[in-house]
Amino acid sequence: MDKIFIRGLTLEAVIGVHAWERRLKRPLVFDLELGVDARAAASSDRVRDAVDYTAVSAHLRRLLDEQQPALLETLAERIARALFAEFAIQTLRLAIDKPGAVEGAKQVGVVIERRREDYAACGR
Ligand SMILES: Nc1nc2c(c(=O)[nH]1)N=C([C@H](O)[C@@H](O)CO)CN2
Repeated sequence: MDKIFIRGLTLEAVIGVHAWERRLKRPLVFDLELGVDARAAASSDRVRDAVDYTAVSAHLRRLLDEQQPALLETLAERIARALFAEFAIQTLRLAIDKPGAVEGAKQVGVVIERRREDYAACGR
């Protein structure tokens, strides 16, 4: 499967299980790997035939403005559902890193992997 990737995308979000965390935005770092069929875009050389990584990034930014979940797992699942509904992707691997969440840890976060079949009602 062909892949489109976005790595190290840092976006601000309100997230966390504690009240003090929810008083301000903090950075989250996103890595995405999107399974696509890149042949139509390769053949036409038009971005409208591609899964546009600029559009995916903008979609993610908008979602974060609308969502304020407690858990990274909740955020990851909502992002997955939104991306399958909006873009012609077949698979998704999404990692969200929450810098500074655990003292002494280099990185902490979640990774989810989904296939389109997991969301049968999403179409496309
Ligand atoms: N599996 C998870 N564990 C924890 C999360 C989370 O989102 N998923 N969040 C927190 C707190 O918000 C933490 O980041 C700050 O205390 C703790 N554990």
